[in-house]
Amino acid sequence: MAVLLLTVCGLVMVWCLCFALLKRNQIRRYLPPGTMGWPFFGETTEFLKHGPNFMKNQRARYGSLFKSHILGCPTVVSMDPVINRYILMNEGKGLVPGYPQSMLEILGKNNIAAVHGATHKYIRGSMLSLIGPASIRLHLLSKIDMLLRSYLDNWDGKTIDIQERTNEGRKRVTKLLRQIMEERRASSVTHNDMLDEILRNEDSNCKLSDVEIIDQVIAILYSGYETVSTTTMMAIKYLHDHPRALQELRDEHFAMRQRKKPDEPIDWNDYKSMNFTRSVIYETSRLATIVNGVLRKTTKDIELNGFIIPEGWRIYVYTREINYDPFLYPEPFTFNPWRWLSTEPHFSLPTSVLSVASSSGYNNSVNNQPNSSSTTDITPPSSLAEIPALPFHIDLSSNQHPSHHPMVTRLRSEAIKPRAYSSICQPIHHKLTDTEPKSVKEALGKPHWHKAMAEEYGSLFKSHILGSPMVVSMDPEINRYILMNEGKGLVPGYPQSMVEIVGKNNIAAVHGATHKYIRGSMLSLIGPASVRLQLLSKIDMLLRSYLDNWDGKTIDIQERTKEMALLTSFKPMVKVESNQIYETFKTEFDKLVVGTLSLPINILGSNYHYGLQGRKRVIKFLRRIMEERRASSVTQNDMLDELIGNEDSDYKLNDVQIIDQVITILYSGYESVSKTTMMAIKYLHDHPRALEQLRDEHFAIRQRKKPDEPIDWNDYKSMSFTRAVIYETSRLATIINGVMRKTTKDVELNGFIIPKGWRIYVYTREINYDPFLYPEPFTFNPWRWLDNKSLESHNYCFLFGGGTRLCPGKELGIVKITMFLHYFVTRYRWEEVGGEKLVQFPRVEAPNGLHIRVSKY
Ligand code: HEM
Repeated sequence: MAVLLLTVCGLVMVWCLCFALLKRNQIRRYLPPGTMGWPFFGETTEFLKHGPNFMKNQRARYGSLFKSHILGCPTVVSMDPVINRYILMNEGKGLVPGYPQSMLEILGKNNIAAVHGATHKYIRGSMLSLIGPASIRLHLLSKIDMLLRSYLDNWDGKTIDIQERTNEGRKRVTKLLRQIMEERRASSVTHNDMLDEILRNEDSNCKLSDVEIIDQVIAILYSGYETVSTTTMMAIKYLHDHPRALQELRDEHFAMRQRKKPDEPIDWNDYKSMNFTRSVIYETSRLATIVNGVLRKTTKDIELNGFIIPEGWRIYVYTREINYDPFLYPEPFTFNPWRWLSTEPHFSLPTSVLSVASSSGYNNSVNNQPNSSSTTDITPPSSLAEIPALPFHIDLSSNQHPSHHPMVTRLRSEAIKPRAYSSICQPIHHKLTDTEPKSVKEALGKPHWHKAMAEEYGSLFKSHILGSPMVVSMDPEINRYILMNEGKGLVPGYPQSMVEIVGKNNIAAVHGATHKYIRGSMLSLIGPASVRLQLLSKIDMLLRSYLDNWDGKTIDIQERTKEMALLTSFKPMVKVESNQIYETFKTEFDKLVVGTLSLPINILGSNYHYGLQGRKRVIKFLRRIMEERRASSVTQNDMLDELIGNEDSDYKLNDVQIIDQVITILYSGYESVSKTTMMAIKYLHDHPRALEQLRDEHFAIRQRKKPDEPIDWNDYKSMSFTRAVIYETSRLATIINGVMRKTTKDVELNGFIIPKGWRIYVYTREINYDPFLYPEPFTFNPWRWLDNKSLESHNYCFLFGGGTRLCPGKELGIVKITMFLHYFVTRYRWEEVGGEKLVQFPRVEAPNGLHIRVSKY
């Protein structure tokens, strides 16, 4: 019996052991690669001894997301900028601060870095009121001025340890805070800030115990202690080593002092005007890497880059290396404060360690002042943006969802990993011509060409397409850099056929000062102010009648949305009485559009020839109308009147420019608006819950109105779900694959030289399917744009282009689609005739039309 029992026990133990090992292996299988080192000690010794080199070695072996065991915890180290950004921006999703136990024990378990969720929000709000920008401006700046003025007295002739001195300076500031607390306790005056709240507010919802109060005060004192003192010390060192920088800094401060009496303190405006000083501080912080990274902890199993990080693991968001990325910071090991003083209005240094460590996500440093040159959001031509005639069609009807196309399925986050990152510290400059060129034939012959090329050569590769040597960039960071740095030898590079047909003065063909001028004129015509004050009501009126009498009909929604897009551009542009004139114009305009997407061979019968003919007739038509207008005293209250009439306008254009401007406006919003509308109808048809919510939104508005009352700006602005549907459609269908640029001089990109005159295809498609930015990226989920309001303006959202060429017609485009949907869904239901082919690449289109049966709702 005993033998039997022992055998059974043995078997159970073996089974348990096997099960545990199996389980462990299963977890391991999903963990990132890496080593865990010795039991208990892990790899702490190597980490502490070799620091950054340990990190680099591990990255070289395992990639930029690897596991380890440091400082007593199983840890995943992320050196990937995109993942780092994701972690910092997604605190709610199972990621909270994860500082070592030792730190929490000493600083207190209630300090701001140890709490999360609602408590963090509360403490942070209160803390901002105490040490945030408003408080600095109103209270702290003058006190700090006074303290440091006396602290720096009588240093003449002394030898000092600057490290000690800078620490002391910081100590004085902390002393100031203690002093304020005492004053508060002794006084009956209330200040309505966190300190008051934590000291005496008995009725507060979050009344803190004395222990908690002490933790908070210590956290405030601790957080800025080493950072401020080390940055100050290193700034003094760098300034000592770089006399030119020191001189410029001195000049800045002396200029200020000259405006002041000897003992007059520095005020907020003085402080805000110290641009060079601020740059010195940023550059010091970057070059010395005062903060190597931040720590997070998982509160549940989370997926990162295809790996599972188990609950309770630490994540070391290691941001140090991005500070030395030559792509973000050319000559990264040089102290160059001037790099932070951009003269480009749309340029600011990208989100990097400084901004990652101090201004991203929810746990950003509370007293980090916003950079004066804030990063512009991103987003401009639409149909101009398509690369014509690449036959990579995706057959939607053959039960292959567009997003399951193999080109799209490669979209794991590796695909969007900035290549710039991988070239850190090894900026090898070699001419692109060193690698094999790819021919047009090759490009056209392979359906998954982009994918294949990116896999073979990385996300920045060269080719030769459409008669021009071309670099294709599929790298989000490089794409962002190109869009944000038009001034630096990067201008639009649309095909010759487009430029010749839309006109040499069209906005996409000009740059520099001319672009600024033409863009100013365009914005005054179609920008948000104009949409609000003039265009919205015109579009409402046009679409209300355009959508009349569709009941019982079978229509081709592709054709109807095209007509809608042109009609809503043409009629507010040129008011003509007769429909006949519009129809004739439309025929010629259609030719023009076809011509822009062709090879520029001007022989009889070619699309290009056809397009040039269309352009000639469109010009003839416009010239005639312009002459009639000039001869008449009647005003038409349309955009053409505005263009030709206003002699005093800031943006007076000559006749050739006016014609190109009109054609550009009609052309740019044509395909983008029509295709987005068509695809929205398609997705809404396939997702009844979304359609229902959209209908509810529009019916709720109609109920507040008389039957024929038009939609006004407030109604439009309240249609948040509709806006979300439009963004989600634009993303999922990828109406714009990318934009084209051209180099006007040799340009360095990511360690490569792109020779002057080359085209760059800024291929932005793949970012639309990035699971980090858009979880379950192949699902039509408009709600994601409501849940995360910052999604419209994240750093890689290029749906409307970016930088100085951000789409000027963005709001107009959204208004048109919104108004179409409004009248369509409130009047009709529809079903697809079915079986029709829909291709998504290189352009979204239904080659045989997309037919739907419409009936009254
Ligand atoms: C859903 C609709 C739209 C989308 C998705 C869209 C998208 C874009 C994109 C991606 C660009 C950047 C091109 C580049 O950087 O080279 C752009 C530029 C531009 N878009 Fe749009 N667009 C839309 C609607 C419109 C409309 C309705 C108009 C005018 C009526 C318009 C006029 C322009 C113009 C003129 C530019 C060039 C701006 C410049 O070069 O400064 N767009 N658009």
